[in-house]
Amino acid sequence: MDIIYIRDLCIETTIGIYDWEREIKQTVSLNVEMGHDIRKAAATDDIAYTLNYKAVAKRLIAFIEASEFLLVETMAEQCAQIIREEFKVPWLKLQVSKPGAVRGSRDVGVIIERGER
Ligand SMILES: Nc1nc2c(c(=O)[nH]1)N=C([C@H](O)[C@@H](O)CO)CN2
Repeated sequence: MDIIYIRDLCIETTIGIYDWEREIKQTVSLNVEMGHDIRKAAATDDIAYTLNYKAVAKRLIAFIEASEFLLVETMAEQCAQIIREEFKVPWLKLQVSKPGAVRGSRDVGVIIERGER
């Protein structure tokens, strides 16, 4: 299985379990790897035969900007569901990070893998 990826997609949103976090916007960063056979697109040089990473990124930006999740877990699960169902992705690995959320660490978050590789 080939992989099409998006790295460090930074999006401003409301997220977090604490009262102060409900009052502000924070940045989340997404890394996503999506399984796709790229051979037909490569042979034809035609975007119609591949997974358009810009379309995926635009959908995730719109969804996350409008969301107000408490947990990164919920955000990750719902983003994975959107990618799998709307873009027919059979397998994905998704990381959702909150940079600077924990003092002393660069970022914290979750990594999930869904579907069959
Ligand atoms: N497993 C998780 N742990 C924590 C989360 C989370 O979403 N998943 N969130 C927080 C707070 O919102 C934190 O990011 C604020 O600094 C704490 N732990």
